[in-house]
Amino acid sequence: MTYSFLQFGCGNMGGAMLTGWLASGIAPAAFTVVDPHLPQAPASVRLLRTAPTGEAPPRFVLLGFKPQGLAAATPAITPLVGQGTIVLSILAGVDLATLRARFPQAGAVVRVMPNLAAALGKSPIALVGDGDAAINAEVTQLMAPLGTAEWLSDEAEMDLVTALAGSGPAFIYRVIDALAAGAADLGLPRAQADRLALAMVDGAAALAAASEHGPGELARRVASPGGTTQKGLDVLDADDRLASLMRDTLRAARDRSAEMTEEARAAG
Ligand SMILES: NC(=O)C1=CN([C@@H]2O[C@H](COP(=O)(O)OP(=O)(O)OC[C@H]3O[C@@H](n4cnc5c(N)ncnc54)[C@H](OP(=O)(O)O)[C@@H]3O)[C@@H](O)[C@H]2O)C=CC1
Ligand SMILES: O=C(O)[C@@H]1CCC=N1
Repeated sequence: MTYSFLQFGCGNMGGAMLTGWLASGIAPAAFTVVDPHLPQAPASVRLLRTAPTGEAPPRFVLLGFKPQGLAAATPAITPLVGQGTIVLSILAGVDLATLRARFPQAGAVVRVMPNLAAALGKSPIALVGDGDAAINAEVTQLMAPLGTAEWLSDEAEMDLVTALAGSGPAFIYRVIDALAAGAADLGLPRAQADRLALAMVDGAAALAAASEHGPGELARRVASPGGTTQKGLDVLDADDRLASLMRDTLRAARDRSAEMTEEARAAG
């Protein structure tokens, strides 16, 4: 498949998506990246420091900068958005109404919430947009190399989905770090604890993804009655400890996304 694709911002997240697309075999020449300071783009990807002028609107424009940059970026992007352009936004908290007000001429605007595993084709990709079924199918196909597309039935879910699917890797990295730190506190050399914790999480996630059983049943299979695992699970489960920690974590991230929606609206 070939694409005419213009990407504004190629930092952590935009860079991960570009890596995922290129790894899937899409021709680098399909992409133009606009980023003021990116040291270099992948081979054969056109890199510009400012938006091109006098060019026909592409099929896709991806907004990949920080949400707070939208107002300043809009004037340069507007001439590059035509009726046949699908605007894809990974800007956390910026809702469809704000995007539509900025780019009224766009064929469709679609919010995309990936995470950094897009580089490996292993990201959940939450989607919500105002296009028709054909446009949604085209976007689903575009996202396929990055992971698993998941269309939301209601944009209101996006704040929570951002917390779970977008921010989620950071929470899991904290868990990996805490497991290793705990083992180090209890006596293992830290480097060895780091290796073991990471290998364990890698294998556990791969197994859960491949298994016909859910995580509850898998945990039960690890825990021999009267054995070591059950003693540990009892600590995690006491007073709803782990569940309430996760709920509070997601709530805080979700609420920040909702605040960012208001901030983006207020920016005009
Ligand atoms: N990081 C993540 O895991 C995720 C991030 N997101 C979303 O992705 C977006 C980007 O986040 P992230 O990649 O972490 O941020 P980064 O700061 O790593 O990347 C943003 C890039 O955009 C560049 N940039 C700034 N303004 C413009 C502009 N007007 N035109 C073109 N490029 C511009 C920045 O350059 P400079 O640094 O020089 O300003 C930078 O290189 C955010 O909106 C965030 O909400 C969504 C899901 C996950
Ligand atoms: O932290 C953030 O705001 C962005 C959105 C999801 C992941 N990173």
